Amino acid sequence: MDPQVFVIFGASGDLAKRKLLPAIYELYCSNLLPESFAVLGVSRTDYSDDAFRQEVFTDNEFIEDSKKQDFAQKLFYEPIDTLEAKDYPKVRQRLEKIDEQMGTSGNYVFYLSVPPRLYTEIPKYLAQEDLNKKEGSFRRLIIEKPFGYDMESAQSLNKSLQQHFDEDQIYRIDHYLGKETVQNLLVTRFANGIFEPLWNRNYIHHIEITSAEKIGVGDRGGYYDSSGALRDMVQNHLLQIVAHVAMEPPINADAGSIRSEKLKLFKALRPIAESEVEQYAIRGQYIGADIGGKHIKGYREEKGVGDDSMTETYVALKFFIDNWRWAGVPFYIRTGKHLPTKATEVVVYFKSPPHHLFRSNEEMMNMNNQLIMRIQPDEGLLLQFGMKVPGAGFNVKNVEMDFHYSDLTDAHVPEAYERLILDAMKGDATLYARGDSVEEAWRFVDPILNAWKNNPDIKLYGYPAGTWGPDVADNLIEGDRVSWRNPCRNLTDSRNFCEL
Ligand SMILES: NC(=O)C1=CN([C@@H]2O[C@H](COP(=O)(O)OP(=O)(O)OC[C@H]3O[C@@H](n4cnc5c(N)ncnc54)[C@H](OP(=O)(O)O)[C@@H]3O)[C@@H](O)[C@H]2O)C=CC1
Ligand SMILES: O=C1O[C@H](COP(=O)(O)O)[C@@H](O)[C@H](O)[C@H]1O
Repeated sequence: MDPQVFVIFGASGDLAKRKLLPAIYELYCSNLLPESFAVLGVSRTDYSDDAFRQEVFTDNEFIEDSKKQDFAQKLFYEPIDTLEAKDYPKVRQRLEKIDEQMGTSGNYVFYLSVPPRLYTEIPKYLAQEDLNKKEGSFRRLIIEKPFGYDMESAQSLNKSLQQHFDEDQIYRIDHYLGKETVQNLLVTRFANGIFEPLWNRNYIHHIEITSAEKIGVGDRGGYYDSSGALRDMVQNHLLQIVAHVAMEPPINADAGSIRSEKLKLFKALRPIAESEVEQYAIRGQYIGADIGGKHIKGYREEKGVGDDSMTETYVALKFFIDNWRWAGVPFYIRTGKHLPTKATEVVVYFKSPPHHLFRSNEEMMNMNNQLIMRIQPDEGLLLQFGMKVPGAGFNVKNVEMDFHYSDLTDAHVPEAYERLILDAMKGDATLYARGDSVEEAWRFVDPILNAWKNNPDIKLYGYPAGTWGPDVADNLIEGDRVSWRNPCRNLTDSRNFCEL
């Protein structure tokens, strides 16, 4: 890999400390960083290089003593106010010095881990110092989420960034794309002869995607209250999962081919008209509850949240994809905070056989084959199908074949941020969102946001913390005997996994 400096704007912040610096350290321990490499932290807090190094090490148990000193020598810090153009020459001069000292050749990756209002400012000031482009060196810009607040703001952010950086220099983070199991959705579909032939409207009844979180908003209430579950999780992470599950096979596994197929898929999402939002979208907000002798605060009691907040902490949607493959197949997605467990999974429900031979068995008649792709935790694949119960007659029972990713390897499975940072350092944008796709995802989400904003009669359902969200979300799912899968239970194992 080419020598380079990884510049973190917002190096004193939460994300840098909890995710970015630990990820870079892991890459260092795995010998994946180039020999000539440095990190330059930039934010207002007045650290010296040494104080920054101390800060990185003190809070983070991840630092192993043996490697710590070597790694620390690669960390530098420059305090500036990123809103002040006059501070940027300091960044340029510091980078030139690091190049001399560390041999980093003028190659820079800028990571914006700062409040979103700075996303347009920092690139502009970097360009004023000619830090955006240089003949013979590379300059890249990584942008954290949220990428825009709606379609219009996303378009204007794209336009602003593209004034100073070319699209192929811009890396829009969606950390779900860095998850091994999200990438594995593509491998499951396109590396196996058995799944892809069935992967269409002829054999699939419906698809369900759940991303449940056990935690509430914690101390991020200030940010979350102006966002809500639809912007925070659906517009980005869940729609990316939908794209992996539903897109057409790309002609190649390269960035351009995969990202173009995703764009086509996003374009095919049938928008939910504002007038239909009540029918196709359920929003909820957690209310206080006692769980296991402990009181869990309601959302409106969280720090930074107004006591009349209408922000949704839960959302469930039903929608369709208007293309040849998926015509008529309902997709259901849901996400929420303070649900019974943390689990992200995709459930593919196959159609029943056309004729029921074994009518005597109620259980089997009511069951579709299901393929459950567990994104997290306990990453893996679970297939449910019917088998004959030994003995007289044809009694059929549903059984499961269960693959756990942990059985595949003892090797270190990289954290999402490790993978994404490494890819940006190598110049591989495959696992980053492209500007046009982000705008298309907003196009799908905008009418729902508008309906909620413009129509106060659309209900915001309260749900007690620790439950599966508003009961009415069950009514979204079509069909008599079908409901959301409970990720806490498997068919052949009566344990409640949420209680473990
Ligand atoms: N934390 C998380 O888990 C996640 C965060 N994100 C995104 O990452 C970004 C950073 O989030 P997070 O780390 O939580 O936020 P924090 O508030 O913890 O950190 C913000 C950082 O920006 C710096 N900053 C703020 N204003 C200025 C300024 N005018 N000049 C220079 N530096 C400034 C702060 O440093 P200082 O005060 O020293 O200037 C601090 O280092 C946000 O866009 C967020 O949406 C995305 C996903 C998850
Ligand atoms: O981006 C975000 O994601 C996290 C959930 O991420 P996960 O990897 O733990 O599934 C979510 O808690 C947060 O609100 C959101 O901003």
